[in-house]
Amino acid sequence: MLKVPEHQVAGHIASDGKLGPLVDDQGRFFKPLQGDSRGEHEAKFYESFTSNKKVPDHIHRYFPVYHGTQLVEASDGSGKLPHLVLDDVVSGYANPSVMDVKIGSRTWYPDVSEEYFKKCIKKDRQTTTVSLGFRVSGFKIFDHQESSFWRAEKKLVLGYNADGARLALRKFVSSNSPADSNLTPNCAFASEVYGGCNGILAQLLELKDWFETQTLYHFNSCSILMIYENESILMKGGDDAPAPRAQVKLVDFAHVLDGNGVIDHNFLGGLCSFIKFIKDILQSVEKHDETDTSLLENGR
Ligand SMILES: O=P(O)(O)O[C@@H]1[C@@H](OP(=O)(O)O)[C@H](OP(=O)(O)O)[C@H](O)[C@H](OP(=O)(O)O)[C@H]1OP(=O)(O)O
Ligand SMILES: Nc1ncnc2c1ncn2[C@@H]1O[C@H](COP(=O)(O)OP(=O)(O)O)[C@@H](O)[C@H]1O
Repeated sequence: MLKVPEHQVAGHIASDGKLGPLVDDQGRFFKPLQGDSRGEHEAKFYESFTSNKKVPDHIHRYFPVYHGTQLVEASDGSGKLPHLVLDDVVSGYANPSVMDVKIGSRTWYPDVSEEYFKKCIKKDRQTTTVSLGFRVSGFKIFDHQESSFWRAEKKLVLGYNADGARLALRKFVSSNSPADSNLTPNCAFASEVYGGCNGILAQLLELKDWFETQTLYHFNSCSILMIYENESILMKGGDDAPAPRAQVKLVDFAHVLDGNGVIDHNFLGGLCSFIKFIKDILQSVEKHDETDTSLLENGR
């Protein structure tokens, strides 16, 4: 039995009879092939990427595993439609916090229609895409105090300026109530989630290394998904405390183009900018910890 994904944070959502992705209880994510040949384009990308021996193994792990396409009952009640069958990258988590960040200082690319170009550039200018080289598309946080999920409102997210994006990235790794906009995010999970040898920053840097040399694909309008589980961090100290399992995954390949031997500077530039934001948060947390330690040592 397929159902609407509980943890989807952006994109087309299958609710109120609309067409959108579905999930099963076996850890599969079914994304309907979108019109305008975008769906076929995304399927072709997955087929090319999956079998591309030039892509190193350690890079494959940043992409959802692709299981081909399948005709399944669509969410909008229009009957059986072809869907991409992917690994559901959040299926292994009980209460995942998830953020979608669209990378690049432009979402349009050469040879798109005038109409599509205008739509993209308008949104790119209205959001932080042009100014920062990335935009937050959506996120949800597991609020352990309330034992429920808090979801950022799409309209507010798309209205973020640089400070709003920074605040969202801090909030994403904080333990104080996300619903209260008067509280300064405490970044309680930043070191465990963003930092460390298996954390988000280490993964982003590994991706950056690849993007510095890869000329196979241009990842237009593609997103980085960040996923982690915060309950486990709160069990800190317990021997059985599981790791937060912070993960970076790339999603949405409807607009990927052949790289033609050229660096994907649009994605690479956006990724570098995004990395700087994550690094700054980690640095501010370390600085704060150092101040706390010195205050303690000085008996204050
Ligand atoms: O329909 P919209 O205006 O919500 O735009 C979609 C975008 O939503 P946004 O409002 O930017 O969060 C959406 O962005 P997210 O996935 O939400 O980051 C996609 O860009 C989508 O296009 P495509 O599926 O990649 O071809 C976009 O869909 P299309 O309008 O291009 O079909
Ligand atoms: N393989 C996946 N597993 C789990 N969730 C996914 C997967 N792919 C996408 N998602 C969720 O769906 C959202 C939209 O995906 P995306 O491919 O960008 O769709 P769209 O083309 O409609 O924008 C992402 O932000 C994420 O929350």
